[in-house]
Amino acid sequence: AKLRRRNCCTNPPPGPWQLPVIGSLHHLVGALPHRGAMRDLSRRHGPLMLLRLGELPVVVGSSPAAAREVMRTHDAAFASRPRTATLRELTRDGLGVAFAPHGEHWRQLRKLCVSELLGARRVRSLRHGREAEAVNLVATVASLSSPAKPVNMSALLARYVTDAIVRAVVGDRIRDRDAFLEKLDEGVKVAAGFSLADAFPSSRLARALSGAARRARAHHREMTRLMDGVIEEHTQRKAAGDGNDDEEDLLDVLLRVQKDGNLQVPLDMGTIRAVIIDLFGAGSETTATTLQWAMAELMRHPAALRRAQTEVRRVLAVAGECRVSEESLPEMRYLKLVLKETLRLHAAVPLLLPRECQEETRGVLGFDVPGGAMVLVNAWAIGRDAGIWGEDAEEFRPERFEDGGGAMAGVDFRGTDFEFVPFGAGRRICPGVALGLAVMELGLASLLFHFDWELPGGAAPEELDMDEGLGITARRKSDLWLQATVRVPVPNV
Ligand code: HEM
Repeated sequence: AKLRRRNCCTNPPPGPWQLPVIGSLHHLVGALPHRGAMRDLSRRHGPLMLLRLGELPVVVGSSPAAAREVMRTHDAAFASRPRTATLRELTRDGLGVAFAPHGEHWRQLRKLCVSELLGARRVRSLRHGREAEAVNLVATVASLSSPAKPVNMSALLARYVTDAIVRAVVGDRIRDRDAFLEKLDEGVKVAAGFSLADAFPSSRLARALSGAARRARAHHREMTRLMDGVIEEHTQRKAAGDGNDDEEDLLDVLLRVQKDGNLQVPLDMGTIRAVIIDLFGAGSETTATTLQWAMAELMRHPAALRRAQTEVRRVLAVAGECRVSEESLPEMRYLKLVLKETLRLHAAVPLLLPRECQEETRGVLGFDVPGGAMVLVNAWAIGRDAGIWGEDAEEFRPERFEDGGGAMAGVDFRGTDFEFVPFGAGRRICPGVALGLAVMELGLASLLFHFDWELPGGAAPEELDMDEGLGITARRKSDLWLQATVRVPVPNV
């Protein structure tokens, strides 16, 4: 592997100049990797470019054609995940699903995710838990709001999403929620921190000096302890007959499959723990980030906010409902477009999860990708490309997806249209799309139904800052504080 990493093929993609030791690291320092550096670099070097982070070749695709090459034409060659030192420590060598190397272990767990854990039928069957969490969210907003007191919607939305996902996975809240949230957050940061040991896999000195790999190891230990507590609580609750037994949660499903023993890879407790951590890790931050951006974009665009709110209130008035139930969501067509437009502008995982080229692959947009290269797709840049989306590409305009809304109206994000890939595509496409959308639609509809919204201190919409922070996900740099006024009474919890 070391040799492969160092070898370069005869016709590599173009890329920026490189220093002998640190490679292209200096091009990325101080910039958001997906935005400042990688998009600008790709404008200069082309839709498929080669960077070097220390010893590690990194190939970045930044156009629909490049995305199609990576995730369809050569999907099998790029279907593995990189096994950098940090990721190996963090994920116990890819024991779960999201960072598992391409192979039988991943194939079996992936099948389980798609058919049993995250499919549309299962997501529907978990709706009561989600609805209860949406009621909790609006009740909390109502209890914290007063005429002159804005609420921190970033924090409340993150908590709502975590509670909804945790409830889907283990059937209830978890006792150590705050410690758990903190650890998840830290995990995202550690995974994003590209360490010396990752950049110089052949250097023992770099490995010894790398704090990131050590932090990843400590994080893994702590996460294991927390997860064992969660599984223990779940077992005790079930033994005591508490909770809603009609709704099989995802941990129930995993334990049932373990007992049946008909999976072709051993589903031991270590693997179950790793899958659960993946579901929490992959599901909460992404969904929360998207929902926070949706709310922020609506605040920046009062006409869109009014239209979405009018629609939600009309649909529920016709149905005679006093709170949002999932049955009414299919009628809320504009709300779905708001989320779609948010996913376009704010791909929550801007470079998707990294893939690894297993062996030298020729003819990728006419170039050779070296074996061992990390392969990234800049979904964020593709979503904002004026050449694809038109002159108003950077504007928030959900109407572009409406019938008659223009050339891109029918473009979808479920992996068939390479102009719009916030969930990736191909074998590794996000299996959690249905759950993520259900949590977001329900949460957003509930907030729009019960409250009117303003920026604190009567600030004008254009004053709301829309800066992104640094990390593996594209979250808001600063928290979103909003003023909520109750318009439709909030149900009792
Ligand atoms: C707005 C919400 C979400 C976004 C934007 C998102 C995005 C992504 C992306 C970009 C990938 C990598 C795809 C690739 O490599 O091509 C991914 C993978 C994954 N996502 Fe999501 N995701 C979301 C919600 C969820 C939810 C709710 C879950 C489950 C609870 C989930 C579970 C996973 C898993 C398990 C993987 C790894 C799949 C594999 O490696 O085979 N995601 N997601």
